[in-house]
Formats: sequence, structure tokens, C-alpha cells
Amino acid sequence: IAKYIENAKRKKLPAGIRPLPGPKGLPFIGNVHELPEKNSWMKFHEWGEKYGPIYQVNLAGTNHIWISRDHIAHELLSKRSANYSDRPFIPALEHDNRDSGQYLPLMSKNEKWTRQRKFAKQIMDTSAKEDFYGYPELESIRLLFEVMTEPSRYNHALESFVARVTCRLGWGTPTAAEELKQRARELLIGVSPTGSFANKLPFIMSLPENWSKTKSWELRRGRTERKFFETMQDEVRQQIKLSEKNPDAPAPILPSLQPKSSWMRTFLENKAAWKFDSDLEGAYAVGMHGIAGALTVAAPMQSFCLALCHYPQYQPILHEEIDRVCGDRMIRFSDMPEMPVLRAFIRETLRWRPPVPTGIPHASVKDDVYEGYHIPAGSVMHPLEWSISRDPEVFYEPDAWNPMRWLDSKYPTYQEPLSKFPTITSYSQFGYGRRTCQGMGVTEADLLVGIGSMAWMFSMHANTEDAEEEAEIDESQTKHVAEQKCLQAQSVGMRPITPPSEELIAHKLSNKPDMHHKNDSGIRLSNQYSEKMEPELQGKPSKLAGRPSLPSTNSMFARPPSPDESISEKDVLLPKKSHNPSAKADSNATPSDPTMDFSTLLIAKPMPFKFNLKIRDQEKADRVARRWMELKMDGEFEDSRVYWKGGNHGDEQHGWGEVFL
Ligand code: HEM
Repeated sequence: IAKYIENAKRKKLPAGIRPLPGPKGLPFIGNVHELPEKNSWMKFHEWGEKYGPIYQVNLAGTNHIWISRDHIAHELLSKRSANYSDRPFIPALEHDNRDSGQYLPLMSKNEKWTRQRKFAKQIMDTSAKEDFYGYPELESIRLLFEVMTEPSRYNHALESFVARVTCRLGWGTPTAAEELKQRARELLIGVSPTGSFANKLPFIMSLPENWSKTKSWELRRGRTERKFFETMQDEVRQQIKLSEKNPDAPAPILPSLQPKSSWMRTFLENKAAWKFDSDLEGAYAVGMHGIAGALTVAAPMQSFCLALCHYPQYQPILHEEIDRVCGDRMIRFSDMPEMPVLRAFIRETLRWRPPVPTGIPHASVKDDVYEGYHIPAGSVMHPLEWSISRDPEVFYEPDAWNPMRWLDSKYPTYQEPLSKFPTITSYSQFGYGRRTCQGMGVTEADLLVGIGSMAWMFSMHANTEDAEEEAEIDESQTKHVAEQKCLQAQSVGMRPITPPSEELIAHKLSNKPDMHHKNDSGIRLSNQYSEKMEPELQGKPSKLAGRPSLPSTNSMFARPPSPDESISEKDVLLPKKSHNPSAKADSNATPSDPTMDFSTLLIAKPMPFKFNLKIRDQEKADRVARRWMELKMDGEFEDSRVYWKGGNHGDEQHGWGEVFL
């Protein structure tokens, strides 16, 4: 109510300054009632198409500004960062997120934020210099083994891979991975507008604890998180002490007892340098990075599987590159400069299905004017990544997953040298200005090794009848480690896809780049991508010969397809009926799009779906399994621990809360 009165009292705007456009809402609640529970970013995208690339919406008395073009986000959030680097208040958390010192990504631009960000940069730089301590490569062995032996849990294996790498980075051990995932899920509930009820009705947090389930859930979550972070910090402290006491003693046999390189170790070994208030601040600074990395990176790994199944024609290009660069050995992070195709697949996956589609909001400090429009102080600024990533003036056929846009000089998004580009570093997906993501480097390492290993070992196929036939043949030959050679992941709802039509093939070939082109990176543009595509996509005559070619500059790409060209992959590849109610809010995507089934919280993770995984080379699989066995026997692949008395569920004080995803 106070907010409503304050808004009503707001003085008149000076002459020539207009309010931003946006939907009209109801008194008090504004437009809250119009937001769908699922895929809310689709509604914001739709409003962007109606009201323009920057518009405002009143949500329960707070002014939210949505930006759907990169140059506007850059102008406001980067160039005018002095005014736009704060964070909005999140009512559902126990302590004020802006100055509690607990969560770096949620803090306002204050002293604690400054010193923790400095610390974050230091731990990232140090671990990057040591190739993130080699943890992605180590855990990729376990990832492949788990997917080979239990393919129906591919989703779990991908998440565990990311969480284990992050845990090792945080505290030198993978054993806290399950706990870390749960901590991340619970914090996501606390901070997501669609998570905790207190984010919709903030007064709940002022009630006594025993009057409100939501509040007592949050207090227990906070206690559990703190105890977990302190326990992890203490273990690293003990390990360092032990090794200092007895420097000549032989290394302990169990890896968990050895002090390993980790961010916590970096903190403890040089505590005075960070000028933190206490060790507890260090426990949160490291723990927050663990949480930030625990689930985010798994989302694009899952979207990658989805993309390969829906756009199968590109898979051979990736296999060709991986086989040429890696041969029989597994992929390493240091292979990155030689793998432009893998980088293009990763970048395109992030563009196609942004892991944080609404962006992470900034808050404005003072009144401002943008192109004659008033931006009131205290506005919540959202760089709407879903829309920024599908700006039709930058991305040709933005709804299609097409890695060639990063590899072919005829697309405006192409950039040289290919030893470096495409990259995900400095990509808008990781935010703007002073608040850009601290984890871009780790994300790149995780994705390169994680996705690269999956593609090195498997081919992926939509679950069509053909693929099932193939599965039977392969299964009959299986006598090796993984019980099945062609493996079927568990079904939660992917529908069969129809193969591309002749027109589409002709259309694609008419766009086919001239690959006899050299770039200055010294990288051979693999002889020629098109030859490596699925055989049925080759050698078809173009019905659309003579159409204007794509511009090769980085200028805005403004040529929409003419009506006879407008057949898109999306139309052809996707089935007709919707099973996703919120998809109808999107005016671009077909309502039937089965790739639009996401989990509901801040990070958009595709729901598990059914597809076929096929081991590409049984000898490689055998070698991975042997290596897994050796490392397991050495104690390197310990299972996750349970931290709470009485199991994960714990007691009244600590343990896992209910999670609604
Ligand atoms: C796919 C993976 C990831 C995506 C898409 C992502 C995205 C983002 C975004 C959009 C922001 C907010 C930027 C802004 O406000 O302008 C952010 C902030 C942040 N991210 Fe990430 N992130 C990812 C992975 C990671 C990882 C692995 C870590 C650490 C291990 C990490 C650590 C952080 C931190 C500490 C911040 C806060 C920066 C600040 O507010 O000053 N992120 N990330």
C-alpha cells in the first residue's frame, strides 16, 4: 500500500519526458495476475513485441523494466553502470540480500560486494591458470561411465558432473555434490518470483515463525546452509593443519583426506588479504560460488542433448572435429583453441535456450532518462535474455538451433579468428557491466569438457521408430561394460520428430556457405562442413538458387525470409500438438514446441525427455570403464555424503526442505 501511495504521489514528469510504454494493470497488484506460472519470460517476450524493446510493468507496486535488445541493455547496465549496478530486495530471504554479505550475486554495490568480488576474481584467475585444477577432465570419466551404465538417469548424471566439479573446486572434494545441488535448489526457491510464496506476499516474513510454514521453511533453509558451509570450511581447515603439522608424512591414502587445491584453500591460506569480517564471510563467499555453479551449467548440457535430437543434421560435423582433434583420448580443456565447432555448438545452445532467460535483475539508484523515456529510481531492470538472444535483426531464423551461424562467414554473427571465436566469454547471457558473471571461465571449461566428452562417446538420436530399430541391432551386439550399446533414456514426454522436407533441404543448401574460405586463425575449416552433414542433406539441388546471399559483415541482419522461403526448421521438425500450456504465450515459437518444456525456477532447465544414445566406438567405452574402475579403486570417485542426522531429511533444525520444481 505504501508503495502504491508513493507511486501515486510521484511528481509530474518534466516537459518532453514520457513514461515508458507498458501494459495497464489493476490497482495495487498491477499486472501480477497476467503472469503465467511457467515460462514467464514468454509473456515478457510477448509484451516486448507489443510495447517495444524497453517497456515497464507494475508488479505489486514495484516498477519492473524489461529490455529486449542488447544495445539498450549495454547502454543502461554497462555504460551507465554507476546508476544501474544495485540489486533489488528479495522479500523471501531471512536476511536482507542487499547487505547481508551472504550471496554475492544478490548484494547491492557496497563494501562487502566490492571485497567479495575481488576475492571471486582472484579465486577464478588462480584456478583458471591451473586449468581449473583438472577437475572437469577427472569427473568426465565418471560422467561417461554413469551415462553408459544408467542412461535413463542421464539428466542426473549431467547435473552430478557439474556439481562434483564445482564441489571439488570449492572444497577439493566431490562428496558434497548432492548436498550442494539441494542447497542450490532451495536457494533458487527463495529467490525466484515463482518460488517462495513470500516473494508474492512479503508480509509473511514479518509473521512469527510458527504462524507461517513459508517463513519457517526459509529459516530452516538458512540454518542448514550455514551449517553446511561451516562444515565444509572446517574440513579444509583441518586438512591444511594436518599437512602443516606433518609435512614429511606420506600422503593419506584416501583422496578425501588430502588437502587438494580449492577455492576454500585459497581463502584460508591467505585470509588477511581478503579483509573479510570473519571466517563465516569466507565460508559464504566460497559456498555461494559452489551454489552458483551447482546447477546453472547443467541446463545447457541438457539443452545440448535436446538440440542434437531435434537438429540431427549437424552432429557429424561435431564428431568429425572431435575425432580429428582427440582421436582415442578423451577431450581436454586445453583443446579449446582447436575446437571451433564444439564452441559453436555450445554458444548456439546457450543462445537457443538461455539458462537464465529472464536475466538477473539490476536495480536503478536515481531517476534517469533514456531516449526521452523516464526511468524512475528504484526500478528493477531486467535484461530479457530470451528476447535478446532471438533478436531477428541479429540472428537469422532466431528460433532455429543453427551452429553454422558462428562458423560460416556469411552469417553476421561470424567472427574471426576461429581459434578464439565463437566463445561464451563476454556473452550477454552472463550479464552486463559491473555485475557480469564471475563464473564464465569455469562454465566454459565445464561445457567444453562435459559436452565434448558426451559427443566423443555417444551419438544422440530422437526417439523415432528408426532409431529404435537401430537400438535393437546394437543391443544384440553388446557384450561389454555398458549393458546396452544403444541406450534409451527415460521418457517424460518427447514426441517423435518428422524429418526435414525436400523444400527445407533445398532452402538450407541455397544458404550453404562457401567453405573454401580461409580465416586468419590457422585453423583448418574442416573439409567442408556440408560434406560431413547427414547424407540426406547433401547434394540436393537448390530450388531457391539466386536468392540474395547473407551479408558477411557484422552489420544488423535485416532481411526477413520472403514468403516462399518462410518454411523453417521449426515448422518441419516439430510435432503439431502442444503439451506445454505456457508456450501459447509466445508469438514466435509454435505452440507445439516440445523443446519448450522447462522447470519453473529462475534457471530454465529442459525437462527430461526420451531419446537414444549410441556408443560410437566400443573400444573407447571399454577404456573409459577401465579408467573409471582404476580411479574408483584409488578412492577418487567417492559417493556423496549425507550431512544430516537421520538422513537427508534431517530434523527440525537442519536438513532438506521440500522442493517444488
Ligand atoms: C551457464 C552458466 C551460467 C550462466 C548462464 C550465468 C549467468 C549469470 C548472470 C546472468 C549473472 C548476473 C549478471 C548481471 O547481473 O548482469 C551472473 C552472476 C554471477 N555468476 Fe553466473 N552464470 C553461470 C555460471 C556461473 C558459475 C559456474 C559461477 C561460479 C562458479 C557463477 C558465478 C556468478 C557470480 C558470483 C555472479 C555475481 C556477480 C555479481 O553480482 O557481482 N556463475 N551469472
